[in-house]
Order: sequence, then C-alpha cells, then structure tokens
Amino acid sequence: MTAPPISRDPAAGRIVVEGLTKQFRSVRAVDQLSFTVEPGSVTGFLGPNGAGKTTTLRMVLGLVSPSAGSATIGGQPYRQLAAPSHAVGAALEASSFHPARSARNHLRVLCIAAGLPVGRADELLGLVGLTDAARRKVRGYSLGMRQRLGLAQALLGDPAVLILDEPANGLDPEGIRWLRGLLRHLADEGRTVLVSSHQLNEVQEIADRVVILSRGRLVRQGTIAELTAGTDRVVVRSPDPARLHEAVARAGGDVTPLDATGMQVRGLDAAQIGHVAFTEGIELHELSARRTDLEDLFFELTAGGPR
Ligand SMILES: Nc1ncnc2c1ncn2[C@@H]1O[C@H](COP(=O)(O)OP(=O)(O)OP(=O)(O)O)[C@@H](O)[C@H]1O
Repeated sequence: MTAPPISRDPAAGRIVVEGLTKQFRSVRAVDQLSFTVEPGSVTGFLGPNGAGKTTTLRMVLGLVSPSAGSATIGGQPYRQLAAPSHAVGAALEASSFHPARSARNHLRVLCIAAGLPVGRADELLGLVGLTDAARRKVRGYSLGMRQRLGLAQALLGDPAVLILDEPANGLDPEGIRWLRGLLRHLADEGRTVLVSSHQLNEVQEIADRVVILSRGRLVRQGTIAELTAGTDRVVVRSPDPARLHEAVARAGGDVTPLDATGMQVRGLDAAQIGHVAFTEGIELHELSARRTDLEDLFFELTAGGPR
C-alpha cells in the first residue's frame, strides 16, 4: 500500500464524542456518552448486544442524527468534512454488496465513482487477502470473506480514520491474527482505528485501548493494562477454610469465599498468603494467582448484560 498522507497533527484524526445521546421513541440507545479516540492506536469499542455501539458509530459517521451532544472527527462533524472518503473509511455491515458482482468489480466501480485509479481495487484485494477470490461473485462469499471485502472498501480512499463495526465476526483464528496485524500496521502509520465488538477475547488481541459501553453509557475507557491494574487475585484452598479465612483476613487480605474449601483473596499476593498459612500451620490444597483479563472485567463492569 502506498504511504498515506496522514497529517502529523494528532488532533486531525482524533474522534471526540461529547454528551452524545440518541433516543429512539421509548429506547435511549445512547445516553450522555463521552469518549475520545486517538490516532496511532487501535481502540476497541466494547459492549454487550444492544449496548448502543452501532448507533454511536452511525452518529459519528453522520448516518443518524443525535438527540443531543456531538461527535467530531478532527474537530468537525462528519457531514462537514471537506473530503470525507479520504478522511474516514468505515465498514458497518458485511452484507451490503451486490451479490451478482465480483469483489473486483465491486471495488472497481467504487474506484471510478471516487475518481481513483481502478488499479487500487487489485491493490486492496491483495491487502485483504482476497486476490484468489477476486473474480468470484460476492453471493458465494463466506461471512469472513465479506468482512475482508468490507475492509477493502473502507480503505479505498486511504483514510486517516478507520471505523469498523464487528470486523472480526466470521473470521477464523487465523483471520483474526491477520486482522490484528493489519490494524496494528494501519495504526502504526498514524491512523485512528476504532473497532467495535462484543467478543472480548478478540478485542483483547486486537486493541491497545478500549472504550466500554453498557446500556448506552460509558463504563470505562483506557488501556487494557490500566483497566485491569490492581484487580489481580489469588485463589486458595484448604481443608480448614475457616482458619485460613481468618488468618488471611488478619494479614490484610480481602477474602471472598468461593465454595466449601476455596476462597478468593485480593490485597495479598500468593507468596504472602503462603507465608501466612505456613506460620499458622494451615494445610493448603491450592494457591494460584489469577490475572484478571478483559473478559472478567467486562462482565464485572457490564453486569446485567443486554437490555
Ligand atoms: N432505528 C432504531 N429504532 C429503534 N430502536 C433502535 C434503532 N436502532 C437501534 N435501536 C435500539 O437501540 C439499542 C442499541 O442498539 P445498537 O444496535 O446500537 O447496539 P449494539 O451495541 O450495536 O448491539 P449489537 O452488539 O447487538 O450490534 C437497542 O435496544 C436497539 O434495539
């Protein structure tokens, strides 16, 4: 791919969402939502089904009018951008292609419409790994292949900002690895990459930062390391759980019983708990440190699930 003329001004590709709200009759799909997405990183936009992710992305792209608040890209609402297809590339749905057209023809038509050389179509098909299937009709494409085609379409105008709704849907583990590499490469070139998903394990592999949404509201934003910091815990088991519980609590551990013999401890590490048990002469049957991953955190933060 040719080197993109990405602006060096970091504000140019910044997405700023402020107080964004969307009311659909009785449903408040997005509620006073504020967050920022910075260039040069891959940001995961996370939330359970119905959390309001797609509605937010559609507002950022000027496809849905907000009931209140604003969304800007480089300081401008999408509809006021001077060259929107160069500024922003988006893939919101994987199925909106003419079924009887080949991927190659589909992209060539778009190139012509956008005043780009048709050779760009083949360049993009190569980039998304569709060269071998380029002349086949889209009707026969798998969901993963449609995702790749959607990504190629989003990249057509060499955009500084890339917005992808559930791009990993339908991709196999190899495809997800490929997507991660491509998005990382695009972010390293200085682009802003915003990727929505309800699949936590996928986002954990793909994104540097996350914005977590639940019931239309922001619950957290930050790097994955920031969000999981200080939440590690130790699982410990003993045939004498009552004594262990008491001894660990006395040493400053925050203990939550798990079952008849096990408990979870925060505030002390495994070595400290082992030491307490040793000095108190308490037998242990398990002592294991558990790192909190994004998935644990997500369930904690969005408890209640879909509306
Ligand atoms: N055009 C619409 N009219 C009425 N309600 C809508 C409309 N679009 C979305 N909603 C509602 O707004 C809420 C948020 O939907 P949205 O599609 O934005 O969530 P999402 O986080 O993208 O979910 P998913 O992961 O399932 O795609 C849902 O309750 C949905 O039913």
